[in-house]
Amino acid sequence: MQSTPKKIAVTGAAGQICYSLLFRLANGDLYGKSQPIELRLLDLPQAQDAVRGVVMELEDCAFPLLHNIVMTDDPRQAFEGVDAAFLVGSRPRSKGMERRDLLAANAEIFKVQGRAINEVAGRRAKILVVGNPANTNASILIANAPDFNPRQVSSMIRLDHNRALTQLARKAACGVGDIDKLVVWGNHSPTMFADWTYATAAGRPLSETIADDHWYKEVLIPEIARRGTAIIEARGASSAASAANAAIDQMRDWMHGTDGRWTSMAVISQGQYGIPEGLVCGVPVMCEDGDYSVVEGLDLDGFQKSKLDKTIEELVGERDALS
Ligand SMILES: NC(=O)C1=CN([C@@H]2O[C@H](COP(=O)(O)OP(=O)(O)OC[C@H]3O[C@@H](n4cnc5c(N)ncnc54)[C@H](O)[C@@H]3O)[C@@H](O)[C@H]2O)C=CC1
Ligand SMILES: O=C([O-])CC(=O)C(=O)O
Repeated sequence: MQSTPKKIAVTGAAGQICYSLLFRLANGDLYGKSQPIELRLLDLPQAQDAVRGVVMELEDCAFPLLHNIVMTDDPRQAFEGVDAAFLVGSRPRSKGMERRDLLAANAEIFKVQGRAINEVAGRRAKILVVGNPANTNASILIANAPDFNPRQVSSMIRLDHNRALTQLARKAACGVGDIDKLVVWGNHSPTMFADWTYATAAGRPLSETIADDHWYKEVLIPEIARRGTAIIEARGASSAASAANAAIDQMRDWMHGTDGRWTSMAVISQGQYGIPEGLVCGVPVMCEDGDYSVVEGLDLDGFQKSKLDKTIEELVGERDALS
């Protein structure tokens, strides 16, 4: 007998990330090949025709695990009793819009969705915020969901982590799967800090294998920070398939564990590493039994501290711009 379908809400369902994400979810890439799912697709009223087209394509794939699809423009209907939610939909920056206006427009979306999650989502649901500015959107959501465990909310920093893994593996001529203990700290923005200090490949420190501090500081760190912009310039549109892939990677590791390995997640701070409480910030974590634990007690040198301070300062600025 098949188990009860897992209910997965996805917002921004008519958008380009979801055009990859939904098909991966329906294929069993999150819960595995024997777990049926129900998709709850949330988008704006004016996007419902486009969502209907995506639903027709999902149907035409005849995914055996996809038991039901719900289309809605009502967050409460989308989040009712869900097991997991990918919050992808957010407002892009339009002509003449300042960053502050963008923050405010998106804050409103995540306030409404936070309240709905607070009221109707399953108490053990995992909520992953992808829509930018992802970290601050997640903080807003948490602030508006006082009865929902803030540890059940994270924002996506995994795309940056995956981007850094590939560049490091290329430079060290090893497999991406050989690398452990890479950290991406901070905000999902150009201030993020891809940190190789603790990273190893097959047990050996990557900084020794690569032995090129100039490449690390002047090439790797800025390239990872600017990768999103480079993709927009090359493709004429922002990362979509790689963002969907990272969203599944982050959620899957959070649910199913990392087998003692580190990954990076943006989670609510409890003051570790001097990150102010309440900010949602990229940190090293390990996941086990459906929960994450922040890797604590790492010694940070002056360079690491200055990079971390800069990205924290930006997160504080985003928070203050909204208050
Ligand atoms: N955290 C990360 O690493 C990454 C984040 N992103 C961000 O993900 C977001 C989505 O990207 P795309 O799919 O390319 O954008 P898109 O513009 O193609 O799609 C966004 C969708 O969200 C919908 N939407 C807007 N407001 C909504 C609301 N209140 N409720 C439900 N749906 C709503 C729109 O109607 C649209 O269908 C953007 O903010 C983008 O910057 C993109 C790549 C990586
Ligand atoms: O830069 C953007 O707008 C899209 C994004 O977040 C990324 O690709 O990392």
